[in-house]
Amino acid sequence: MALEAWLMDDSNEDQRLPLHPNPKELLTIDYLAELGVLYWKLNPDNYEHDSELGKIRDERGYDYMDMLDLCPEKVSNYEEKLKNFFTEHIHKDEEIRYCLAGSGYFDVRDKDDRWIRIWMKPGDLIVLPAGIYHRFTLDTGNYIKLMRLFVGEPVWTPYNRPQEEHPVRKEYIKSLTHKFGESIQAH
Ligand SMILES: CSCCC(=O)C(=O)O
Ligand SMILES: [Fe+2]
Repeated sequence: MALEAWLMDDSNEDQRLPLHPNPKELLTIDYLAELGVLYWKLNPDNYEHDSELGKIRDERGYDYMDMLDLCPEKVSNYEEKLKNFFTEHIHKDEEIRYCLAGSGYFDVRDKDDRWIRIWMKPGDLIVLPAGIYHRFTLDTGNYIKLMRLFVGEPVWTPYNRPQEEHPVRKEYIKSLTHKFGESIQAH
């Protein structure tokens, strides 16, 4: 199964629901790539010996790795963390997440500032570019196990919106402008 991603509807319903307009229109990997979001489908059962994962890590310099097993028993300040994950933010670096079990939603803003919901399931590896506004929520399954990758010593600091003057945000907007021309909105 390929990655499922869709434009979200504007309802204020439970964040853990899919929240897609009916009928659901799936977005393509190419559409995500235009926003700078990268995607691979890997075999999650084999992550410890996966040469494909090894190749991605080598090529992109992801020498740091840890696991985030998102359940109340294993994570301190569980509720607070979930709340922070769902607060719209950027980072100075890429956010790289590989789903090994469970599922959840990464929401990213598209070039017109609309929410795109990316449904992460076992085997899905995504890279969010530095400077993209995003957030994360569990889905109704209430559980996800993620591998986190990073180049060098990890820095997970979120910078909550608005960040229009942040150099990394400006750089990201510039990269979009190169792709889409001047039609994109600055927010
Ligand atoms: C659950 S990992 C994704 C949440 C997030 O955006 C972050 O950690 O910065
Ligand atoms: Fe983040």
